[in-house]
Amino acid sequence: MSVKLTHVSRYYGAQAAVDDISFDIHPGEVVGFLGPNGAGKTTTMRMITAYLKPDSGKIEVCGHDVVRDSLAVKRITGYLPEQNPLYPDLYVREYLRWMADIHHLGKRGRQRVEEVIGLTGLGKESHKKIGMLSKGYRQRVGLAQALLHDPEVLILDEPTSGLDPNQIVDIRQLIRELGRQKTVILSTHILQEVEAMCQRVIIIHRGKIVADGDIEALRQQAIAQQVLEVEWAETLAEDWWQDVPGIQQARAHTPHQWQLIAADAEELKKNLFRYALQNNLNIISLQTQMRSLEEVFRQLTQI
Ligand SMILES: Nc1ncnc2c1ncn2[C@@H]1O[C@H](COP(=O)(O)OP(=O)(O)OP(=O)(O)O)[C@@H](O)[C@H]1O
Repeated sequence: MSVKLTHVSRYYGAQAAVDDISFDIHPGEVVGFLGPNGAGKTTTMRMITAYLKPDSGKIEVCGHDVVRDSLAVKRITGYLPEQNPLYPDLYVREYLRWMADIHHLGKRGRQRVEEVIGLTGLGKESHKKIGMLSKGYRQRVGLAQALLHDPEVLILDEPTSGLDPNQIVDIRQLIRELGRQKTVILSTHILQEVEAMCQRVIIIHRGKIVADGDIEALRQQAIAQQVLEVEWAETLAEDWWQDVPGIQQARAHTPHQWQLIAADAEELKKNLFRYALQNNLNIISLQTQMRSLEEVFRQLTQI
């Protein structure tokens, strides 16, 4: 197992930023850690990279405990933090050589710096000061430093945030390539980001894991459920839908307009008309929609 979390929690005061989460990530997986703002993504990533201690539970990275063996964990993980702490007055090469020294790369350091400059497409900008670079190139410098010591596991916190669409395409491509050799966990609050780069998604909401699985399986699950939008002439009670067979979930847009989720929309339509007749109610409109992955994500992470 590359990364293993077992019942991990982390509190800030009374607030549980991460609340009893467990998951295993296998070598070579590229996993999207998806959740809205404040879900607990950064807190989790900082604990995996041994920069923050869990209050309870256990985290292992390639078999090393992040609390007892934090140095070993730092040696085998590369971390791109959300706020990439770069030094604007240093030249790109100078900064990377300095980081190589911190990683004790010794004589190998200079050659490795040139390798990561090539790998991250920094060649043309490598003679500049970091402060002169565009945000996209600064992000590449961050990635280059995360890769310097050739880590087995890469932890990337919102790697494309603030980049323009062209830069996003380039960085995504780079991460996909890195994912061929390394275990990658990347956080984002954008579903498309996960779809573009990952095979698996872990969705976190208010510190808890609300979904974990293969993207394709989640998509199939989304398609298997159908959504009906029904509008009634009358105002209905909050729990009216519990008397109608086949409704898995219901949500009121207004007391007249409801969104219903069912496995079999055609069967549910018949049941709805029967319910309307028996209760002397009138359906104004009824529409069926396929559920998208986006809707599944929104439903799982609604406040
Ligand atoms: N140092 C801190 N002190 C107090 N509360 C914190 C601290 N760091 C994070 N939190 C709180 O913990 C919760 C989880 O924050 P975290 O940064 O892990 O979320 P996130 O999913 O990374 O969010 P975002 O996508 O906005 O970066 C939030 O409610 C946040 O306000």
